Amino acid sequence: MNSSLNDHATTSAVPEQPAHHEPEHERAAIAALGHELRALVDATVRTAASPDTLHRVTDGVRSLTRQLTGRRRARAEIPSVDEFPGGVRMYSPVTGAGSPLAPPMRVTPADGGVAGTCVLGKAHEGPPGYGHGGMSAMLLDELMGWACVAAGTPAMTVSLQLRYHRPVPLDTPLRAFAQVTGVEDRRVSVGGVITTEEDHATVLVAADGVFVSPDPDRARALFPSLPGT
Ligand SMILES: CCCCCCCC/C=C\CCCCCCCC(=O)SCCNC(=O)CCNC(=O)[C@H](O)C(C)(C)COP(=O)(O)OP(=O)(O)OC[C@H]1O[C@@H](n2cnc3c(N)ncnc32)[C@H](O)[C@@H]1OP(=O)(O)O
Repeated sequence: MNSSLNDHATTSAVPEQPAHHEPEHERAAIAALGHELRALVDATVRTAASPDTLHRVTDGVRSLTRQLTGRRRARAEIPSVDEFPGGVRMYSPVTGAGSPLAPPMRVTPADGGVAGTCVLGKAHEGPPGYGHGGMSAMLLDELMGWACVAAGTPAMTVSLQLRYHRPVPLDTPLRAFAQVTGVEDRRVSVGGVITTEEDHATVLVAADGVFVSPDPDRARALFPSLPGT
């Protein structure tokens, strides 16, 4: 991406086209915007720019936002670029390449479970220099959900217990790991940890969770746009 905020700010609103693009083409565009928005968020929370500069950037951002017009997705609508449950979620606040909030975490199969890698930045800060405890919970909740999917039992969190052993450093490659430890009917027990990439032996945060696969009637009611429900 070589376009700057100012380039965009002077572009007039583009008429909305019906979305009939190839998913990969759409995902690439969504990810490119997500990447730039994350850079904007990071710059915003790190800058020491003057109030004048902040006002000027505010005007530019407002004019950019106005360009994202046209049809808005409804509350429970699943984006056409997503694969739910158990696939890509472009706007997930944890893994979504299109999300300005996501680190984003990259999930891969690993050692009987799933591993997630990411770097938390200033926008995810709790204590100065360290990750917000809620961010750690969010990373683990998501990854433990992926562990359920990987085990063939997509499920929702009904209980999540966290233990914060050490602060999670910002600007440092992190590794999370989650695995299913037991399945009893629709109830799935899952464990998860966060460490740094450098030192897998020192657990920073550990979690135990109970996840439940909704019964088919409940799944239909919760996710009306899910194919097959
Ligand atoms: C087509 C399937 C689709 C599946 C969905 C897949 C999603 C994952 C997709 C993509 C993965 C990507 C990763 C994302 C991960 C993110 C995770 C989250 O953040 S999830 C959001 C936060 N969690 C909620 O909002 C749940 C709120 N809770 C509910 O809506 C209901 O509790 C629900 C639907 C989960 C279950 O409701 P019921 O009516 O189907 O089941 P009941 O009868 O209540 O419970 C079933 C059994 O579980 C036990 N149970 C319930 N809560 C429990 C608890 N806290 N601890 C222990 N057991 C519990 C019950 O006692 C019952 O056991 P007994 O059959 O009686 O033996």
